[in-house]
Formats: sequence, structure tokens, C-alpha cells
Amino acid sequence: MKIAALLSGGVDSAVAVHLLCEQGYRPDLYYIKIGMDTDESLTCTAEEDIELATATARKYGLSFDIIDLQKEYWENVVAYTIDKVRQGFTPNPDVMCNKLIKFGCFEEKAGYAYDKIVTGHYASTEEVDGKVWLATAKDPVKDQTDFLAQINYLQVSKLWFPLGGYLKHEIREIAEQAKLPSARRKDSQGICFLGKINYNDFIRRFLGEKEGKIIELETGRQLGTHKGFWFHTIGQRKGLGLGGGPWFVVEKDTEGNILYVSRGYDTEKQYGNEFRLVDFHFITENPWTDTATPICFKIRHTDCFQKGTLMNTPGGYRIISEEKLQGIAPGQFGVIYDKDAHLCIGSGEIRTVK
Ligand SMILES: Nc1ncnc2c1ncn2[C@@H]1O[C@H](COP(=O)(O)OP(=O)(O)OP(=O)(O)O)[C@@H](O)[C@H]1O
Repeated sequence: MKIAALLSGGVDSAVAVHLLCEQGYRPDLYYIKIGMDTDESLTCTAEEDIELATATARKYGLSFDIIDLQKEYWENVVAYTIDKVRQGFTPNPDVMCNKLIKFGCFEEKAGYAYDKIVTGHYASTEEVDGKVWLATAKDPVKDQTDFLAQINYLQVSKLWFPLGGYLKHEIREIAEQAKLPSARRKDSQGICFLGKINYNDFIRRFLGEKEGKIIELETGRQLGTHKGFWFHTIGQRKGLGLGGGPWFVVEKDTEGNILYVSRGYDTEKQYGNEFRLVDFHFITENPWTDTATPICFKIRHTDCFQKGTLMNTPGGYRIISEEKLQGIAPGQFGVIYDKDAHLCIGSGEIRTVK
């Protein structure tokens, strides 16, 4: 079996490679370059990543290649991110990076020559009645199935996640014992291409600044000004610069460049229990024929699953949540799991119900 392993320079993918070697496999290792070489302020930690990845490859005597997908990353993931922000949505670049870059463009450049692609994601796959499904990881805090929920059947059936059956602290212990070069490396956080740079600086570069009003939704009172709706997200509390809070962003008027906010933790306006999903995507297939199916779901990357019902209506899919949810942000992905939160079934982009 020919195996390619995606190595980031972090501890998780190094342990994935270690576990494969312990089982007698000899994967070819690949680092994907997605930073911007030409722009100092927009580069990731690429140099350090490549050094650590090279050291891991050397330790196991495996082949190591760097695949440059910078152009593809900017044309697909960054363009998508800016486009969504401009429309007032909250994008999820990590979801798109998995779908389009790690398992998309990489496949076209190198992955096609392999039977299996291995990563250090915390996720599993499971065969049910001869079909492969994406399944959650043993570690509920680290589970990354929500970032993988836009991949397709060809992708999931070729993927192998060796860390799915481990807890994060077990992975750290394995890395220490095996003396992996990246054993003591801190976990990476958030959106990769942003690396060390500030998200607002990144957005400002593309969309600039434009002053607009901040208005209290309940009273219509103007409380202050902001520098562009694109710096703010539904449910967000930080960065409003208003006294006497807590204030939360509850609505955005993108045409008028107005932010509507609401005060306190318990205001009705912050919460909702129903939303729509557009462009709904099943990873393996649609396992449900009913118009109302009990499910678990997530609307953001957290370790808690919400319980609710997936409604298949003539106007598209909707989720009705058992509990009221704070900060349902259009543009984010609503990720659907079976009712035991075991199989990840698919995802769609969140829209409000009007
Ligand atoms: N630049 C990259 N090149 C190749 N593979 C990558 C790269 N970035 C991430 N990956 C792969 O995707 C997996 C998940 O990446 P992510 O950044 O979400 O997680 P992580 O838990 O920080 O992983 P790691 O500790 O391996 O960096 C990694 O384990 C690795 O297999």
C-alpha cells in the first residue's frame, strides 16, 4: 500500500508518522507551503515548520517533499474568506483549506499516486455496510471533524487518521518517549495562513476602513461608531469599544454599514433556536429519509454537541435546536452528526430564518 503523510512540523502529524512506522509502514512525507513568500507580514511560521518536518523525516529515514500550493491557497481559500467577509458573513477558512487544499490541490499534485493519505487530524473513519464514514475522535476536546465536514466521499474513503483513538495528552507522551523533534512544540492556533499576523490587519488590507454607526437594537439609540461591519461577527463581544456592557453584536446591516448590538447576557435578541443551512453537503450519503431527524450538531468549533432536529423542507434544510443558541453566525458551517454524536454526516452554511 502506498501512503502519503501530510506533515506540518507540529506534534500531531509527527506522531501520526511515528505510529505508522511502528506498524511497519513507510509513508512518503509532504509539507504543503501556503504562506506568502513575497510578503513578510503575511507569512506563516514556514521556516521553523519545514525544519522540524525535515528532522522528523530524517529520524525515520523517509522521503520528504515540499509542495508549493501558495497560489492555489490564495486563489481559493483567501479569495473565499475575503468574499464572505465582504458580504457580511463569518467565513471558515480552515474548513475550506481541508476541502480545497490539503485534500484538493494536493491530490492533483501528488496525492493521486497514493492509496491512502494520512494526517494528524483528531478524527476517525468507520466502515458501515461497505461505505466509509467520517467519525469523531476519542478526544472530544480535540475532535476536528467539524473542520472536515465539507470533504467528499472520494476524499474520506482515502483518508487515514491515526490519532483518532488517542487523547491529546497520550499523543504528547508518545512524542516525548519517541523523542520527536516537535515533541515540545506548542499547538498551532486558528487560521493557518494568518500565522502570527492579526486577523483585523489582514481584513483591513483587503477591505479598508469605513466608519459606521453602532445602534442598540431594542431602542434604536446610537451608542458609538465602528470602522467597518467586516471587522465584526454576530455573537461577538470584544472590540466594540462601548462602556456599560457587555454588548453583543446581534445584527449587521451590510448596505447601511450599521452594527446592531444588544446589552447583557440574557437578552432574547442574542439567542435563536432555528436556522437554515444552504448548499448542504453530505460527506458519504444521505442516511435519512424522514423529513424530521433527531441529530447532534455544532455551529462553531467547541467540544459540546448541541441536540436538535434536522428538518428537510421544500425550501432546504433547517435545524431546530433543543436549547437556545447564542451567536448563530451566518457563513459559519452548521455541522451535522448522528444522534449519538459519533458519525459526522455533513454540513451546510448557516443562514438566519427570516
Ligand atoms: N502546512 C502543512 N503541510 C502538510 N500538512 C499539514 C500542514 N498543515 C497541516 N497539515 C496536516 O493537517 C493536520 C491538521 O492540521 P492542524 O493545523 O489543524 O492541526 P494540528 O493539530 O496543529 O496538527 P500538527 O500538530 O500536526 O500541526 C496536521 O496534523 C497535518 O497532518
